[in-house]
Amino acid sequence: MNQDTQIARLQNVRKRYGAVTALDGIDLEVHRGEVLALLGPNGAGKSTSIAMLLGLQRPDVGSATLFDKDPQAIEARRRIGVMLQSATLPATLKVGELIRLTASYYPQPRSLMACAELAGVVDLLGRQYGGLSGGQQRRVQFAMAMVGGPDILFLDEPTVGMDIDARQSLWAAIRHMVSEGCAVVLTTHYLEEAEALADRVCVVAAGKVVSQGTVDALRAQVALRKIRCVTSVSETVISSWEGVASIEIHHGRKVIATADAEGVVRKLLAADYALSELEVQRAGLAEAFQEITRSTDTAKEAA
Ligand SMILES: Nc1ncnc2c1ncn2[C@@H]1O[C@H](COP(=O)(O)OP(=O)(O)OP(=O)(O)O)[C@@H](O)[C@H]1O
Repeated sequence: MNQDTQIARLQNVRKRYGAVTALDGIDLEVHRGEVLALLGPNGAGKSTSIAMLLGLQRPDVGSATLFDKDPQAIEARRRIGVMLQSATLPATLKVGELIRLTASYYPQPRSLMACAELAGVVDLLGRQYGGLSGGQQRRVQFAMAMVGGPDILFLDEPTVGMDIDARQSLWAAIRHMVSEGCAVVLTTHYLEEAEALADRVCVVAAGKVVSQGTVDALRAQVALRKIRCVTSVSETVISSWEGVASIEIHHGRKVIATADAEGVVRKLLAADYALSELEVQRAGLAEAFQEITRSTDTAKEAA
């Protein structure tokens, strides 16, 4: 990726709130048309990073730019769409009114119907915002985020409170925006959301980016693989084998995490001729993420 495609950037940003260091020299870049997922534990600094890129907070040190401008510049603000974790919207306004009002701030907004269809809120247009369920309100907030036809969408935990169907349709709407060239910065605690959507993942911990890359590259950083099988070999025996990181039982199957899948499979087959339902998988993003933040914690404790 080169500088020409870069549309948002944090450079060595530090931010303290009293005694709390929220951002500790964070560097982040967002490129045109990409989906960047920010992952990290509670309090890692994901929302503060987004607030910096939006100009809602100012860095103590370092710089934040949006389309090469100050994030508060009106030219930059007209090109963004935002869905933050907490949105306080007037409860008595109807959904259609809210979307129309938001559209009026943008020079070339989408039509109300196109936007409502994409966000799945057509049947809610005449309803008062305050009477909607949490998941419905999130869909309306998404409609408001994209009605301006933004070049970049900031979505802070967009699918919290949504059921599986609503989540899937929001993912489809996000993919649609991306297919039109819109970049997306997404924070999420749902790893499957990052796996489903993100071109690139940044793992943030203690106000810094501790790892970044494609979902596959991040997974590859973790050598662990998971072996699942039905076997009579006991947990005690398996956990005594070299290279076995953990063993659990799920629905009658043993699930073994190991960096030496071949070696462990050989031992299993030698010990249990009747072993069945054998599967070997690479670690998912969840395991990779845990492993990366755990090794960061260990490094911090050692320092
Ligand atoms: N306005 C504020 N005043 C005081 N402390 C703040 C403020 N905003 C953020 N913080 C602190 O800064 C740190 C980073 O917070 P931030 O909300 O960015 O984390 P996050 O990664 O988004 O967490 P979560 O996953 O829980 O949303 C936390 O310790 C938080 O308590």
